[in-house]
Amino acid sequence: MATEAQAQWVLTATGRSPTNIAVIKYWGKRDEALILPVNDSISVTLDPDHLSATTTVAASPAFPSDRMWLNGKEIALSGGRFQSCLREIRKRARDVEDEKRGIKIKKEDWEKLHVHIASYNNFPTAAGLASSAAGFACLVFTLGKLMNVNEDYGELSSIARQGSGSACRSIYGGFVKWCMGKNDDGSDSMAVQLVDESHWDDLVIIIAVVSSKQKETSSTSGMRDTVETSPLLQYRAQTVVPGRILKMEEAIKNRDFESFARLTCADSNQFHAVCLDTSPPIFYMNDTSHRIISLVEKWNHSEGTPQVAYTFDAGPNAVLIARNRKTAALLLQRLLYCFPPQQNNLDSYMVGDKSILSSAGVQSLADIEALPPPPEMKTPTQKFKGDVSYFICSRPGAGPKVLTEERHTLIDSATGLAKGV
Ligand SMILES: Nc1ncnc2c1ncn2[C@@H]1O[C@H](COP(=O)(O)OP(=O)(O)OP(=O)(O)O)[C@@H](O)[C@H]1O
Ligand SMILES: C[C@@](O)(CCOP(=O)(O)OP(=O)(O)O)CC(=O)O
Repeated sequence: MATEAQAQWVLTATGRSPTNIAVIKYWGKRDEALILPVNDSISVTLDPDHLSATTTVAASPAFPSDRMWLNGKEIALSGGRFQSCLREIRKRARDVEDEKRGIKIKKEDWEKLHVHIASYNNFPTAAGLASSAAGFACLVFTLGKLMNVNEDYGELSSIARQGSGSACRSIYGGFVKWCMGKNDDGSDSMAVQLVDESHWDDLVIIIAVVSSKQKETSSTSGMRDTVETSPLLQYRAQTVVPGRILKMEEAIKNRDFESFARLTCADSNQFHAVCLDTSPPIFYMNDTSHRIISLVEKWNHSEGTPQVAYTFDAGPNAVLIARNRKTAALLLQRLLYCFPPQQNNLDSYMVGDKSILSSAGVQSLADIEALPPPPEMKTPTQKFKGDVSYFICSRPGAGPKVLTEERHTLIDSATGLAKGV
């Protein structure tokens, strides 16, 4: 442990973790406390440049308690999920030595050292864009680095799972499967990487942010109600999902977009069907979500083979996966035709990979006005100005990584407090 002379040191680590979007959904727990699911799920990790959490964790003998700041505001760490992650990571902490600064922390010291945590999401929090997935994966990954925990990613994913189920999949890049496991203690419920982000890198992901307000029913309480009341969930978990998981793994391995898209859309629709089968029913999608489904379905049908897959989590935002950039550009033309921006600023209407706009031949608001109606839409197509808040263009991305540059550090190493608060 630190000597008197060293008592004021603050040791920090900073990491960045991506979010992920499920193509075979997790919905329903068989154990609420350990966060054990009723079925396997599969997701694609999104490029962290566009959607990620950045977290700095700090330890110091000068800290009297554990504290956390999220997006600049202090939040309570007393919740069971944060406590589970902290407890499980501390159990696995090992000796740490920083010779230059004369810091020596023994394995057993970690139980007594308090931590400060500061995290920032580069996208809206609690808006159905899986901030909890990026956030808990980042917390566990970064604490693991600070405390020199063995780099067993399976084990890290099973700790992140105890923060938020979907977080276990954000420990890896590319396509990831969360194996539900069988053990009552959850020891075999963890994520595995199916393929890394380079395996299928021509996919382009466009997210239509339909509403960035906080949603009415959280995933946690929504899925609890579904487990208690939906007869359809049993059928989904036991009969439908196991077959879909095998087919989805095959589709991903073979980069078979047609199967991938059919499975992705069907599974999103079934997830929303079990929400509707819940008592009282849960509605996550809204009219705009339904219009986007219809736009994609019509286009896919007219092409004879799927060009785009859609999937919706516990909110109205559409996640659209296009088979390649050319298809993504054609998709964007359709989306911009139907959902022109309310604001006079094209730049803020497309975030992430903005270059998709020029691929779609759109440089200005006048270009959006001039877009022809999609040919597959036979009846005069209505426009829904302002129904989409903005779009994010992304792609499959890499897993968590350590950030070493000082500018990324969110905790002031002199005060031990979150910067800028
Ligand atoms: N960067 C972060 N670090 C740690 N925890 C976070 C972070 N971001 C979000 N969280 C936790 O996740 C909670 C939000 O999760 P919630 O499930 O409500 O929304 P979401 O994950 O954005 O949406 P969804 O899971 O439906 O896609 C926050 O209240 C906070 O507890
Ligand atoms: C619809 C989903 O996004 C549900 C995610 O649920 P959470 O992981 O947010 O729920 P908790 O485990 O209770 O924290 C589907 C998915 O990501 O697989």
